[in-house]
Amino acid sequence: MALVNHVAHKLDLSPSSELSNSERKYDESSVKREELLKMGEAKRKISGRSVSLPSIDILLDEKPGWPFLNRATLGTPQVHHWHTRKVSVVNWVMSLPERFPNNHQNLNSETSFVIKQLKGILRDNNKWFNYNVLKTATSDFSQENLIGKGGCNEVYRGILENGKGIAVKILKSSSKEARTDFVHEINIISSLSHQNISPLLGVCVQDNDLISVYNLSSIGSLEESLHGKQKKKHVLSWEERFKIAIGLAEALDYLHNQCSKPVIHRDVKTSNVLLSAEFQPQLSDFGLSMWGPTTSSRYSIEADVVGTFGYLAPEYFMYGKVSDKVDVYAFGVVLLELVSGRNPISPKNPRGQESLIMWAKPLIESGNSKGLLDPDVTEIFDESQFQTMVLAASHCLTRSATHRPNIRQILRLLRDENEVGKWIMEEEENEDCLDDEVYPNSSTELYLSLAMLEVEDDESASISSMERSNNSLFSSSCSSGELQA
Ligand SMILES: Nc1ncnc2c1ncn2[C@@H]1O[C@H](COP(=O)(O)OP(=O)(O)OP(=O)(O)O)[C@@H](O)[C@H]1O
Repeated sequence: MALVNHVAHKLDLSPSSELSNSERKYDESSVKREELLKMGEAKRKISGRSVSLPSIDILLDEKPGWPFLNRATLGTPQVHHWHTRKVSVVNWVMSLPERFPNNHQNLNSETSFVIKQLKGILRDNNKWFNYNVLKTATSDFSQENLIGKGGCNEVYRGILENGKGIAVKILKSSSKEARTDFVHEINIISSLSHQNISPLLGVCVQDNDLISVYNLSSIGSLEESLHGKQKKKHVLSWEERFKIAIGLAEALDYLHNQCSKPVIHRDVKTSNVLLSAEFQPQLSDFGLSMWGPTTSSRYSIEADVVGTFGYLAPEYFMYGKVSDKVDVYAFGVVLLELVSGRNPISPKNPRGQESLIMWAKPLIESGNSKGLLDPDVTEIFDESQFQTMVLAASHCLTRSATHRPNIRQILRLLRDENEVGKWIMEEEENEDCLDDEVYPNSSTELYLSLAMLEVEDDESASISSMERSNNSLFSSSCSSGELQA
């Protein structure tokens, strides 16, 4: 069943008679959406990783979106090992990226256009891979070397003849939109250079498949280390967790504040954080990233909401408002995952605790943040670092984007720089602040219900408990309740 219809059947979005005016305004848009869904007017639009409603004729601020979740499915890869010392100079030269792509046969005109665009982007770089080199490196793209699947791509592990490990990401039978997104991703990633960002090694186009090549992360993603197979081999120590938090914050600070053109990643999550052998994090997957606003406006409004449930900032999920603060919010969720070892959405948890945020909030508010600690962290650890990380997480998860700190402030907080304590006190003392973002209670319900629909497919979870839940996400220093009163 199409996701949108599935959702329409599951959710009760009828307006409540007790709603305030502002709540009613937003709730009416939900009703409008339900009507659209029921009338079958809502079409599914698949663009890369997003499923969203098309732009419909409602006020910009009320534009809802339908994020589409993707799940990595991990194989048990085996690598074809090369004996590096036996590589001839000719073979070694062959394994280097090409300066220009081959004369490709059988390419449709759209793919030829993509090559032209890529040549423009990578004109000064030696970043074209020969397809045969990638084929050999991945043992003919064997299933054993399939290490991950994204929304519409597959990731293979490979070893070049010079012994270098690579991750080969293939975007198959691409739509026009996916091709545009690919070029956009290459444009952004090739402009970046930071130790905590996975660098692009090169690209290749073969039979209309669009391929990008990256360094192979020896440990895999942070998601695997926290929640997956990798955890059985090595439980992340507190020190490693803290190092990962700082490294990821540095990557985001680079994107938001140090690039000549700011970049918003829009898909910060543990499966997009790769780990080196020394547990240095590298942010990856810029498939949803976009250039940040360069004008004085603080945010832009996007018709398509893309990203992953469990990490979506409320202003983005509800109204499509995108700013660097959406990455800060997602980073807060990653911090909670690092602290607790829990998944952002866990359908098997008791009712009301399925969302990591909803589980964590009462613990933090009651001063029992120690209860957040992952029971797998058994060594003696730095308690002040722990408290700092919890504090940083709760600030990142401030519901109002206006009052949510930027990543530079969060980084300073994590590094324990004094001025941040002062800033936090000022924020807390600021009783008169006005929140420009209010959310109906039903927004939380809608969000979690949609999130649960995705996990339901995988884990046969029921959303009934979420439909009954009235809990809300972290509130801002000026809660919507205060504003509406
Ligand atoms: N450079 C890499 N080294 C090692 N493993 C990688 C690398 N890049 C990706 N992977 C693995 O492949 C998986 C899929 O990656 P990909 O970026 O395509 O999708 P994703 O982030 O999991 O999902 P989505 O496309 O929905 O964002 C990752 O979760 C990771 O496990």
